[in-house]
Amino acid sequence: MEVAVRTGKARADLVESLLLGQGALAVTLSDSGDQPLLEPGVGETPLWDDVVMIGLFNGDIDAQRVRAALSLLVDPNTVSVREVRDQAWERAWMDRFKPMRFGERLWIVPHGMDAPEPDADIVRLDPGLAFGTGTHATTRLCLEWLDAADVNGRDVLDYGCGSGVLGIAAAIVGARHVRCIDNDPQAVTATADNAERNGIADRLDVSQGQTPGEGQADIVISNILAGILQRLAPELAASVRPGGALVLAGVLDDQADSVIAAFGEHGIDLAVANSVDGWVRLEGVRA
Ligand SMILES: C[S@@+](CC[C@H](N)C(=O)[O-])C[C@H]1O[C@@H](n2cnc3c(N)ncnc32)[C@H](O)[C@@H]1O
Repeated sequence: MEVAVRTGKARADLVESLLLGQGALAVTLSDSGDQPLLEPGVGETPLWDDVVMIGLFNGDIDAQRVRAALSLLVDPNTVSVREVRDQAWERAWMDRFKPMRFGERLWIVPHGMDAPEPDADIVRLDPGLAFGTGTHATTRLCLEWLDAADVNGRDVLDYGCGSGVLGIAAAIVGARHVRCIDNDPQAVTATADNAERNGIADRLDVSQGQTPGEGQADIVISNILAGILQRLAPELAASVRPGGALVLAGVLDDQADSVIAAFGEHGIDLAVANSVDGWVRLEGVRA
């Protein structure tokens, strides 16, 4: 049985505890489709005010009892209960996660699935804990750039690597060496695992960090949020070798001008090169 509760973000923890207390085997939080808000003082981190908490229970629960318990916390009209078919959940994502193509030749293909074309550039990736399976518009914008660009023999920095998808793709399309950095330890582990599984670990270094650090690359690619990119503009711009390329994503249409202005002050004239679902890709060359 699935019990879904639409509630405010502030109540999410309480609802989660209550669902677990009632015997939920798992609780998931997802956005309920309202508009992201900007949290004052935390840059441009989008937060959703309304969320949906979903508790999954064994089929034999007493739904009335769970509803009654929830009514202490939330309006009973926001609670819905439905039966869900039993299935092999750990395999279920595979039905939805199909090979995806980016540009001409670059593909993301889950492990165990056949290569879509004999001469495709294939990144093998499964959904995991870190961001970056190719399904998000911002990742797509970067992967399409990597497919079209001349990456052969270049040094690449993937800043905010998540699953490592961009850095691994860069290695697969011919980068000489890739440096991946993320501030989330889970992303560092995921990137190392994914690099190993794609057979390119000898050309990719991954580390945990809050800034790009020392060193320069021919190509710097970074898919983070606009506020963070702006804040890191001096360090990110400095990490691009003169004549090298900077590619940024994670920026919404109406944020592009301020990101462009921030990097302009550090010697890189960025321009909007493409957009998908309101997200833009910014590209520029360091003078
Ligand atoms: C939107 S995800 C992008 C993941 C992947 N590169 C992609 O394109 O799908 C952004 C990543 O940046 C990381 N991140 C956010 N702020 C960061 C910072 N200040 N320094 C390093 N990494 C950061 C997050 O942990 C997350 O993994």
